[in-house]
Amino acid sequence: PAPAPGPAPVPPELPGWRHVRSGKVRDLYEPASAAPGEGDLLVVASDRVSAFDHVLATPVPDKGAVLTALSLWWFERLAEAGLGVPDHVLSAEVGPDDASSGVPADVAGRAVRCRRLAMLPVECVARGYLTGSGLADYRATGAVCGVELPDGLEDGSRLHRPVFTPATKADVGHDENVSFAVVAELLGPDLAERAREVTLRLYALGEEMARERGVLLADTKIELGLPPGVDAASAEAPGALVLADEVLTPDSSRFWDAAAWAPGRAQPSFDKQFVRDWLLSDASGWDRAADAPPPPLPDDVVEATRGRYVEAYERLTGRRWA
Ligand SMILES: Nc1ncnc(-c2cnn(Cc3cccc(F)c3)c2)c1Cl
Repeated sequence: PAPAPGPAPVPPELPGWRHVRSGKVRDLYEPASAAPGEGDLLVVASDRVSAFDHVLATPVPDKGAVLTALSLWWFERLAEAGLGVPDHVLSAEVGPDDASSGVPADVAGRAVRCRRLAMLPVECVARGYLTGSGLADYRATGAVCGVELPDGLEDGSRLHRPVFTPATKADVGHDENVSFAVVAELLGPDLAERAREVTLRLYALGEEMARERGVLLADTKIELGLPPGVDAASAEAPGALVLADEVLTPDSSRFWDAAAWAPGRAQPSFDKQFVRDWLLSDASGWDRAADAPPPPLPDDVVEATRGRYVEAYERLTGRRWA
C-alpha cells in the first residue's frame, strides 16, 4: 500500500486574512475583506523545510524570518544595481488589524504584503553551474532546455555562460524543463525574450554579489508577473513585467560554499546538507525507497540547520542576524 502522506502543512489562521493556498514551505493569504481573488497578497514564509520532495515534520526555528529578511535585502540590492524591473513588494511592516495595510502581527518578520499580479505560467530559471535536473537533461541529451552544452561537463561544473532554463509548473511532481521555443509559444516571442533577459540579468547580479562573499550561486528560480489589466499578448507587456515571489533565497536557489566547490561530485547544499546527510544515515531509520514520510529531525540537526540559514544571511548581507 502507498505510504501515508506526510503531515499536511497547517497554515496559521490570520484574523482579517483569508488563506488562499499553501506551497511546501510558504502560505498565501488575501484580505478577508476583499472578494476572493481580489486585493493584495500576503506571502508568509513558514519554518518548514522540504528535503527529498518531502515537507519535514520538524520545523527549523527562524527559517521563515531569516529567508524573508534575505529576500527583502536582495529586492533592495537588485533595484539599486539597476535590474530594471520593479518588484511586487508593498510592505513587510506590521499594519492595522483590519488588514488594510501592512502585514499581521502574528507573522511579523516572515511575511510580505505584495501587489497582486497575473503570474506568468513559466518558472524562470537561470543556471551558472550544472547540477540537478539540468545535469540529468545534459547527460541524456547533451543539452538543457534545447541549449547544447560542450562535452565533458560534470556535476557542479561551471557553465561558460549562464543559461536560461525555463520550466512549466507541475501541480504534482517536478516542474518540466522546456525549451525557449515552448516559452515563446506560451508567452509570445517578445515577452519570452524579456523574461529570459530579466532572469539572466538577475542571476548575473546575484551571482556576482554572492561570489564576492564566498558563496556560489549555482542557479536560481524567479517568478515574473504582469499587473492586472496588462494583456500578456500586448506590446506593452514586456515593459510591464514585475518581479514577484521570493528572490535569491536557499529555497529558490542553490547556494554552495565557494571553499567547498569541487566539480565531479554532488556539491554540499549550503542549507540542507545536514538534513540530507542525517536522513540518509542509518541513524534516521528512514526508508527512502518506500518513499515513507521522513522521521522527525534530532535537535542537533535542527540547530545546525538553523545555523546555516543564519550564516547564509550574515555572509550574503554582511549584517548580523539579531
Ligand atoms: N504577487 C503575486 N501575485 C499573484 N500571485 C502570486 C503568487 C501565487 N502563487 N505564488 C507562489 C506561492 C505558492 C504558495 C504559497 C506561496 F506563499 C506562494 C505566488 C504573487 Cl507572489
